[in-house]
Amino acid sequence: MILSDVTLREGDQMPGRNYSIEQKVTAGKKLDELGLAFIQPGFPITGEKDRTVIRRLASTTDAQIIALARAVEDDIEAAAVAEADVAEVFIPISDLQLEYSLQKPRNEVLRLAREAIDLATDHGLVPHLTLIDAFRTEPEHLSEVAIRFSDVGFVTLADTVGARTPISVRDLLSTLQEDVALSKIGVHFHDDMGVATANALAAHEVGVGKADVSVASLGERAGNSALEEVVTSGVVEHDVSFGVTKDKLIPTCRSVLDILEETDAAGSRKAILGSEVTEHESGIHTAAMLHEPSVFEPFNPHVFGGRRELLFGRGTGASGASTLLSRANIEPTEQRVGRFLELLTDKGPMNEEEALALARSSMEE
Ligand SMILES: CC(=O)SCCNC(=O)CCNC(=O)[C@H](O)C(C)(C)COP(=O)(O)OP(=O)(O)OC[C@H]1O[C@@H](n2cnc3c(N)ncnc32)[C@H](O)[C@@H]1OP(=O)(O)O
Ligand SMILES: O=C(O)CCC(=O)C(=O)O
Repeated sequence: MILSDVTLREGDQMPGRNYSIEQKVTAGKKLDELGLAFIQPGFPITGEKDRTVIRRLASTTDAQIIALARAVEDDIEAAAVAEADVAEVFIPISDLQLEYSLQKPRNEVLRLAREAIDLATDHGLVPHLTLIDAFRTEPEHLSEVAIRFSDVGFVTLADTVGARTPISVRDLLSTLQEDVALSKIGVHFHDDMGVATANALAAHEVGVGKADVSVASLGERAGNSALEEVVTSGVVEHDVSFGVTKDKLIPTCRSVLDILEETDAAGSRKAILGSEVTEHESGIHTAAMLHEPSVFEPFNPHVFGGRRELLFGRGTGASGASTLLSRANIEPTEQRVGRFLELLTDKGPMNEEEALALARSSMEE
């Protein structure tokens, strides 16, 4: 599975946002350093801003730059003017979407999609097709569309309202697999029920070719499958990073959030990116981790460009205190351990280096 990053288009769509050209271009170039296959920075028909962003990125990135487009001639023309590499044509596909979003029957929408895709091809753009609300659509309709549009790069199934969980994702994709090659199918999940990352991984496990992701889940409502979670879980569970350079993951995602002024999206507690999630203070944990960190962590944060911090203070126990004293070349007598624990409680929390310095300065007599 390869990844398409939608942070810049989905994030800019969130209420109250209006990222500048410079923010989108700078963040797009940062994302490109990760080795992503695709980056979708915008929707060119929405204005000169997104057209400029796409033009500037498409001429400089290794990633293929995707322009979002409705099945509308003007949208494809805008994608061509923006000099995108790929036109991602989206169409509603569920009964609900067809009735209330477009008020057109399915066959008419498929005809519009064909015209848009042919026009994109005529302009030298690689066409992709996204089916809006695909996960609330009868599988036979999805198979029919995937077969009819087997000439496009990817047909992406969107869980537009985040209404699915890994078991139903797997079920639908397994049904489709009887008719179409999943390697040409993409997935786009929303995180309304908190399982967008798990859904992307379930899709990978059954063999889909592409997943859309965004940094810290930035995107419409609860956002999308988180780039950093999909990559980290891929490495931990399956030993695959989906083409992403692992050791740049955490710093690059944090830097993209800084550029977009979205640092609250990661905050202190978010998986992978949160500033506190690789800090450990509980005495039972730190005592073991001083010898072997993997005892209380799922992965080494350094592998993804992050860092682990062991903290010592109120939660430290005799075992951890004793190890620290030994490391500071101080014999850990019962009396010294007791005294050191009191000092840690009083002065902590502090990191290992500070704890060793405290041990040396207070115990040497
Ligand atoms: C699922 C997603 O997230 S899709 C991305 C959503 N992003 C945005 O909406 C970005 C912000 N949107 C905008 O700036 C504007 O809505 C624009 C520029 C896209 C369109 O503006 P307008 O031309 O004024 O149209 P408006 O938004 O009122 O309505 C959308 C029109 O597109 C049509 N449309 C919607 N989706 C599609 C589609 N996939 N293919 C073809 N036509 C479509 C609608 O039927 C409607 O047509 P109508 O004008 O004949 O009624
Ligand atoms: O990336 C796309 O093609 C747009 C689809 C989308 O955002 C959605 O359905 O939620």
